[in-house]
Amino acid sequence: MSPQPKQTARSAALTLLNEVLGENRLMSELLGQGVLQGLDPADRARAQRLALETMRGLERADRLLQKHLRKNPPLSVRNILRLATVELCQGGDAHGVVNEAVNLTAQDKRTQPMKGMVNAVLRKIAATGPEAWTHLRAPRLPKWLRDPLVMAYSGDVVAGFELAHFAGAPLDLTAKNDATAVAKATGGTLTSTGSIRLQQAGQVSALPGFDAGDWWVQDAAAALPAKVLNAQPGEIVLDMCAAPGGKTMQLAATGADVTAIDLSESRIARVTENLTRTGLQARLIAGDALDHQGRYDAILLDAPCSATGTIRRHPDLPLAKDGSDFGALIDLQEQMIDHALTLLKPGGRLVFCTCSLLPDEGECQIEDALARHPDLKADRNSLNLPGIDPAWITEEGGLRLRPDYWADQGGMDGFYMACLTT
Ligand SMILES: C[S@@+](CC[C@H](N)C(=O)[O-])C[C@H]1O[C@@H](n2cnc3c(N)ncnc32)[C@H](O)[C@@H]1O
Repeated sequence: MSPQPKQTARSAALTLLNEVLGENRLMSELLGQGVLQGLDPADRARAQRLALETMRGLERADRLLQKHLRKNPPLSVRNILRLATVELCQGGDAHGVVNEAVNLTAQDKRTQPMKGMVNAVLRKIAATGPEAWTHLRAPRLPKWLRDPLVMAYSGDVVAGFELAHFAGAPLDLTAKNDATAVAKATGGTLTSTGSIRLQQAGQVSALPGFDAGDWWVQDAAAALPAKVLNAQPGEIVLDMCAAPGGKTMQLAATGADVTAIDLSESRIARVTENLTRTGLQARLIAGDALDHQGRYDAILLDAPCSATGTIRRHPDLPLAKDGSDFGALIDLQEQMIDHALTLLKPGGRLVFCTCSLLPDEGECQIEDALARHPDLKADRNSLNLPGIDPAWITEEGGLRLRPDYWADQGGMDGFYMACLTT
């Protein structure tokens, strides 16, 4: 048997692309299964970056490539060409990029005969691609997702989402105590909502204050639901879908008595790690939130959802998914809201939130919950927080956040949240 070629950042990026685009796998699953384990940390980060950039620029790469291809090559060769095209158009060294693309093509007996074609096409891309790239539109979302979003927001707004998706995301941190001190230590800036934003992050665990647990990574939009819940010291609080624990840590940092549940045992282990690093405390339960019993002053329900608000950081999502599992998630969200309401003490409050852009997982869930439970109210005052533009507050009394907001500062995740009171 001939020896396996050594894994490189580019070959690993190609594996990620083949799995996402060929097998509809999500990057998070692949990384969780240790697909990049054979690489050193720097190459692992590079492989991820190359794969993510290629997925962000996929439509542009295909447009450039189609001019030079007489027929469509098999997916793995198409992905080699896409990976190299994006790298070339983003300033990669032409010699190195083309050579490695040719080597990757030659490594598989089935694609080996196409190495001459790969070489010829990429030389043309190297010559004209970088200039042409800058004139192409921001890649569009696939039709299954674009159509409902255009219906909900308009074509112009969705074009703004697509620009934000293409731009990617900065790194946002939430401070355990003192956001100003964390901003100073890490060289970040404070957002108007109190998160710390770093435009160029590098290795997260190497940033000042990581080992001391002074902060955790959390998008500025994702930091708002816990602020809306506004847990108080000593209050009995439930985090119903907790892992990996960003919001659990926010709740625990208030001095509330926090119970955190998640269905996934492996994901609960990540909550444990995060609490240990930050020196915060919560009671952790691995189990189904729908079976949980108890009485709480306040509940945070960060429900499982389509995650369509996180495409800036997860460009694989629209490529791997087709929306067929969203209906089941919407049903589960409704069941979870109704169950959460049974766990509230009289006068208690429930914050429902999803990192979704789809109104079915946000505005509509709250409208329906208010119709099912006539005593329930949406508490608009809870949304009166620093940095919240009143225009973001919706008719039914929730907060709609979109990736095109803060466009000049690096955007924010798409999110929806509302605080219900009994
Ligand atoms: C949006 S994520 C939560 C993110 C988390 N709140 C944070 O801020 O880090 C949704 C979570 O719901 C969990 N989940 C899904 N179904 C569940 C159920 N029936 N009971 C409890 N957790 C569930 C998933 O495992 C996933 O970790």
